[in-house]
Amino acid sequence: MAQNRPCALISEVGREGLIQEAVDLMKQHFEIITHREFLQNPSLSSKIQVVFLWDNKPKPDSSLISSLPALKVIANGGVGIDHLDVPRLNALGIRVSNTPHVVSNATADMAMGLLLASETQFREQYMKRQCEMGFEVTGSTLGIIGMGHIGFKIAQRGRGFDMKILYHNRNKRSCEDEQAVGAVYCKNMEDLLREADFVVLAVNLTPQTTGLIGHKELSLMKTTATLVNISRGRVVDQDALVEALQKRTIRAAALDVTYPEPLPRDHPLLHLPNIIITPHIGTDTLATTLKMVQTMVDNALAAVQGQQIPNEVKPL
Ligand SMILES: O=CC(=O)O
Repeated sequence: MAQNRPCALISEVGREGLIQEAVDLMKQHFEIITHREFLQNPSLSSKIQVVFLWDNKPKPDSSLISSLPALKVIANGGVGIDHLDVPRLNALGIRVSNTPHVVSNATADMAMGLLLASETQFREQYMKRQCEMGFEVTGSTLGIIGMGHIGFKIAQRGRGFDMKILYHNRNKRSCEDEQAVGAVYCKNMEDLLREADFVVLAVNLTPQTTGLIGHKELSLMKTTATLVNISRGRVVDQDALVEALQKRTIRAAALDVTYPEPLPRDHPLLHLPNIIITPHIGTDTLATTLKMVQTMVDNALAAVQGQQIPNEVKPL
């Protein structure tokens, strides 16, 4: 059995890579080769059929891809695939998969955690008489931009806080979905921006959503509103955000994502009192990590067996 297992490349095990439990799951079906082992022994290249991509590592640049002639699939850990050029990979005969749905609960928890933490920060600063009082989350208005699986989970959580829920999305959700969370569709994003106390970004990064929130959008937000981003840093124009936070045209921001990641130490965002930044940890719970890895394994197995991949990413 062992010698028949297909080979898969990972970055590293441990602090800079995958946790051991994740690698153990992979090893049930694949012979695992770390990037370091691969660099030390390039003859392994003809055996590798899968790259398990975690935190965009091992970086699938053209030098890596061209050195893997047997590569069938890049199984990405995570739902966002903005770091991959899917059409180019497909043209080389390499398929791409991701892990949607399994990341949604942890990411939605993170959004609510950031939202609440940003208000906690105000209360703490108020105790030191350094800023105004906290803003009550319960009963406030939550504006969700991007009502996919994660956005919907955020709405469910907002409902638990008796929030009025507005959403903006390419497509209106079904009436049943809207009723389930009491969400109201804003076809026009500007209406949401004007009304929401908390604006949460849950869109994929695409050419259409790059810079979606810039000077104009921030200027439409209430001066008491907070921006929460758990999607991708590039959805927000960071220079515009710095200005809005410095001039207090919005109250605060709470970001799990920035560009670059991490931000350089002297980046102005890191030195503002009205911001919380976490280092892209939305999915970093043990349960979600293991579900993601199992999904990566299922996708990769289907690819090496020439079957339909459960979560194949198709070019837009
Ligand atoms: O960033 C996390 C993901 O893409 O799932």
